[in-house]
Amino acid sequence: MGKTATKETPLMQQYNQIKAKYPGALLLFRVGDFYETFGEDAVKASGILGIVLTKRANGAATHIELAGFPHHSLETYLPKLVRAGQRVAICDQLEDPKMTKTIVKRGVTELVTPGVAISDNILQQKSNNYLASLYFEKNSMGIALIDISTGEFLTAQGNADYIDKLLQSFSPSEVIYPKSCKRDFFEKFGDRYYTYTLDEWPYSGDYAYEALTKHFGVKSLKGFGIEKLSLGIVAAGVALHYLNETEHRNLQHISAISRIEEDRYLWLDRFSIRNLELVGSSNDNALTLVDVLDHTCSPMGARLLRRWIVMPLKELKPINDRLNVVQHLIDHEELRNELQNCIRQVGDLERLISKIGLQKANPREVCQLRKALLAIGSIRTLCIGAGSEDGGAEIISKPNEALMAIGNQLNPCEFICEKIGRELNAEPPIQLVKGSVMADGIHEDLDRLRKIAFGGKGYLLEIQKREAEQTGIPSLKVAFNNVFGYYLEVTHSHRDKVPTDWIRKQTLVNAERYITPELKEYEEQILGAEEKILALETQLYNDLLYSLAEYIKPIQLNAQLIARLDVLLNFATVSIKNYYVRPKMNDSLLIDIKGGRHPVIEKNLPQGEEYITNDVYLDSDSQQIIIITGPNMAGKSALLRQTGLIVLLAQMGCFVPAKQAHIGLVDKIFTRVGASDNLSSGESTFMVEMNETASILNNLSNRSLILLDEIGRGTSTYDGISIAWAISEYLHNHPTAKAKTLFATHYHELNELTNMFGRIKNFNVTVKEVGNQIIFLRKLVPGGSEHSFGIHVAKLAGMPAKVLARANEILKKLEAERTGGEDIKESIKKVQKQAMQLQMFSIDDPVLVKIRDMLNNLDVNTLTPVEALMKLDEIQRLIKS
Ligand SMILES: Nc1ncnc2c1ncn2[C@@H]1O[C@H](COP(=O)(O)OP(=O)(O)OP(=O)(O)O)[C@@H](O)[C@H]1O
Repeated sequence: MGKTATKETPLMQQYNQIKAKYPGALLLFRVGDFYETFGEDAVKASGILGIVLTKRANGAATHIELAGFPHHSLETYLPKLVRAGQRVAICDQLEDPKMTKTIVKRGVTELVTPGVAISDNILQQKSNNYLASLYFEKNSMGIALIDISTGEFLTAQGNADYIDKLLQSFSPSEVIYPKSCKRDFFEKFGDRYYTYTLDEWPYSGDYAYEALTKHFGVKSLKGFGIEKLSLGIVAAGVALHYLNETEHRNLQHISAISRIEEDRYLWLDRFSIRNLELVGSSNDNALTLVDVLDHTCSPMGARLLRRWIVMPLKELKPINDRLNVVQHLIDHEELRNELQNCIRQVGDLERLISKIGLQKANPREVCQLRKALLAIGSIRTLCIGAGSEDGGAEIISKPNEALMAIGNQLNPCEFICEKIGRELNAEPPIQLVKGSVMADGIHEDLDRLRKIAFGGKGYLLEIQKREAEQTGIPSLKVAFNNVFGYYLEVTHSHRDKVPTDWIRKQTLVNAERYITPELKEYEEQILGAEEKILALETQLYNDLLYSLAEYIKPIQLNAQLIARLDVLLNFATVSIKNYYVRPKMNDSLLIDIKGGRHPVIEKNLPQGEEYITNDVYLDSDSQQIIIITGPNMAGKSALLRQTGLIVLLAQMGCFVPAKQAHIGLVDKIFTRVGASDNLSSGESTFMVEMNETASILNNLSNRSLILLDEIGRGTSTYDGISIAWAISEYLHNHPTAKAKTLFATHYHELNELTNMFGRIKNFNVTVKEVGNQIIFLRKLVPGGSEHSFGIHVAKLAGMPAKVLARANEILKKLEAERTGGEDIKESIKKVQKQAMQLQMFSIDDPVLVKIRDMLNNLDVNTLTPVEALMKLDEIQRLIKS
């Protein structure tokens, strides 16, 4: 902001005081019908919103930048500011400017930040909008996740890995943590999140405990099962503190806090969430699992589905419960269709009830609440009916029970349904100020005022008729003018019949005009009626909102049950649509998939191409580790991922893309994809890769599934092979954890492992060589593959023919040398020597000198095949240039 002048205007004084209270926030300052921004805020706002930046005098000698927009455009501009990463403080006029002679009282009514938003324009329908609060102690951390738009409040604690994974699963829109931990935070979680740091003082166990017990109106937190999570409690207390700081005080819809029960869910490390492309991928346009799976009928279902995808279950009973319901819904088409139609009527009940808690629901939304509750009544009947329909049959009695349980817990809240129906007009406007929100017949004064304001004509005719009769003046007329309002007009012929208490106001050529006390009173009433109606409607509407807020808990439970039902129905729909089968779940240690497919790739194949199905069998006795070789593009990664995804889908309670699947429960899925060949930072990428792989090895269990995709490729062939070898050996020889592993690799040297380790088996993804071409057959068959076929793939990728020819030559030489019993290192050296002997560098051409230097500086010992190809390409380009 420009330098403050000595003589600041009172308005700017007020502005500066308020601005100082919200450091770091962009202040929208309400002045009359506009929201204004000043100084730096104005520069930012005009840049982000594309609104005009002006300057105005500020005191005697300085000026200040100014940019503003009409107050009714707030809903349009606010989301843009927040999406641009601004924290926006909305400062409103707290009193009616007409009522005050001095400067209007103003104050911030809401501070909107990316993680604390309730506006539909900012929120995404199908995703939660979490604020994460972190608290650091030496080796552990506490986390709380709160979504003010849905009322969810969760907490957990654990080591940095666990918190990292939770952050990845819940992907919060904002993370808050103590100022002093900036370095820690950055080291552990990088710069992937929008963050805000707070002072230290609220981070105390006592303060947090008190904030939470006070908020929930309880003596202790035992009832929520979080009493022992001391770090989680601090994080949760600070989350509430932050909501308070951002002026969010009506938080009755945040009605409970629960522990994220780590032991209930299959552990998916954050690499798996990313590599398996569950809910988002590095390439924004790529199809992900959720895109294929999501056919939900409500935003609540869509959000819950995202949660279920990243948090599959790992206990048999709840998984089978879900599968039973899905089976039942598949078997009963009519029930499925009816339920889905009803759920569509329910809409986003979860966010709706939050708005009621925040006292921010508009009349149309309250009307929607009634519609939702009516639909819930029908859903209840359908679910309970589903229970009695085939109650006797053994196989399907279970799903009926589960549906019945859902039905029985649904609460159609008839009382409030009836209340809304009675008190609210059937089609109210969105804005309260538009009027006609509350129904007739619920409040006497409202009816009377409405009669006066809107029934004016009839009322005046009544007066006219009555007075005409009483005075005997049949031609008496009531009319209105701007000078003295309502009047009675009497023609001169009847002048003598005018009662004495009428006051004459005007004499015309053939008539006289009178006013009466009754008309005056009526006039005053009419003038004030509209204002009074608005005040009364507002009061009655707020009373209604208050009374609805008492039902937050049962309505939130309804919302959760409907979301659950929606996801189960969705699983049924998707399973039918995509030909999925019911997996047979058990607590054995084997995974046996027949005819498995990749749920996403199969949807994304070029027209006419069919997905080739594959069988995968893994157990802990005979076939614990499978080494999968095959050329690039053969389908190794697809196979690894499809196995992970089938297990995931099964443990979510969904049917799976396969002909048959027996799944022994998996407790953790780890995925590692070797760092892509990174010439400049090969070493460091490689170290990262190794560290990440080490973290798997330290967290294994007998039920873990490990998917390793070309681990070790970020280094030279020899190191790569050695590392891949060592990892396989470690996994095989682990004393307790016989973790099932799929290991895709280019190193056919690893095929030797099977001869030394009983539970390591070789498979390859087949290709057929026809002439100089290869055809991908994509079938997984026992046995290792012999070539890497890398050069063929380079051809597919459009490498220049000369490079390919030379690469083929080198390959042949290498192979010839190797068959002579020599090792690769020696072979490469020999080929290099032969190349040198061509004596192409005898001339002093600078290009050739450069090439010579390049070759001389090459360390063949650490060169990967791809690096070699790229060097060749570089050399060729130099020669051409
Ligand atoms: N079973 C299959 N049926 C049909 N198409 C498939 C199948 N498996 C893979 N594909 C197709 O082949 C492409 C390459 O597969 P994938 O990435 O799994 O190969 P890869 O062997 O891992 O290759 P690289 O070694 O280069 O990573 C996929 O993107 C997919 O389009």
